[in-house]
Amino acid sequence: MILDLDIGNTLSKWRLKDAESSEIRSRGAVWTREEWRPGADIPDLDVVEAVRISSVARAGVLDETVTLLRRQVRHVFVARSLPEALGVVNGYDEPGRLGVDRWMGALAGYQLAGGCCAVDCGSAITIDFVLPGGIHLGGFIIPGLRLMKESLKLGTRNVAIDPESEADALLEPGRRTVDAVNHGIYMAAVSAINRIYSEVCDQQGISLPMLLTGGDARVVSRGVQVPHAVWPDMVYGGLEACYPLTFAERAGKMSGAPKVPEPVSLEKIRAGLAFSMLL
Ligand SMILES: Nc1ncnc2c1ncn2[C@@H]1O[C@H](COP(=O)(O)OP(=O)(O)O)[C@@H](O)[C@H]1O
Ligand SMILES: CC(C)(COP(=O)(O)O)[C@@H](O)C(=O)NCCC(=O)O
Ligand SMILES: [K+]
Repeated sequence: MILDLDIGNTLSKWRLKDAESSEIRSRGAVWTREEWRPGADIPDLDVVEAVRISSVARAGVLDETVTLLRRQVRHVFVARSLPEALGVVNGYDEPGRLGVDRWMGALAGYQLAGGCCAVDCGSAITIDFVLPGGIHLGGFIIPGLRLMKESLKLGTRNVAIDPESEADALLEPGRRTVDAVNHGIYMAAVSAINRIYSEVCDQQGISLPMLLTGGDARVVSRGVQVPHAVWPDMVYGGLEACYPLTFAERAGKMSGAPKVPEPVSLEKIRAGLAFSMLL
């Protein structure tokens, strides 16, 4: 079995994958913490022959986890943000400082779609751009939905936005604190994503397919006007592309990869921008 770990600042997600069939056997999430209890927090390592890790947690947390894993697992692969990989050139001045989850998302997005806009809605919402030809431009970081809520200290931190709520309901003025907060932060997130995407596509003269991942992707997806596809396992896709272990992965197949969305025309994006400038 292969154990894939996506350690974020809020949640540490894990996934157990059959090394022969490439089938996902089980998955889970624990609050990112200092130490892991195999068998409790993550599956028993006895069945695991390889671990692949994407981590943005503090180096200390990562080192502890790796040390623990190396004792019990034959192959441990730790993803790092590199100057270049799989045809993608890292756009950061200091490539190693790009969040590993962002780098994994950029690599997975490029492998699937070529040039793309990769959006990860987690503790932070990150928006990265990769041009056809593999040039990563860098990106944008804004607070995630939960962080925006917490920063308001209005006691609404645990009241999640219902992913099933209709997008237009979220456009209405809130008549209670929790709605005023939820509608506000939802609009802040989706407006930023829509506008950032349009501005960068306008600058670069190209319309890019958008791929959306992260714990809040389903909520945010409702308000993103740009044609996009939600890919919950996109960060894992970067691990599969960097460290292909199964037959399917060696053939370039990434688990759960969606159909690449058809972007709207550049003219339409520019018209939308021009219109928003009028307001
Ligand atoms: N099971 C869950 N428990 C808590 N939050 C969840 C859960 N599923 C989705 N979420 C939402 O996803 C967010 C975390 O998304 P994630 O992408 O895992 O963040 P990160 O990678 O930064 O740790 C939370 O802030 C919350 O809004
Ligand atoms: C921006 C992030 C905190 C987002 O992480 P997440 O929301 O997945 O916890 C992470 O990508 C990170 O720590 N980045 C390093 C700084 C940078 O990417 O510029
Ligand atoms: K994330």
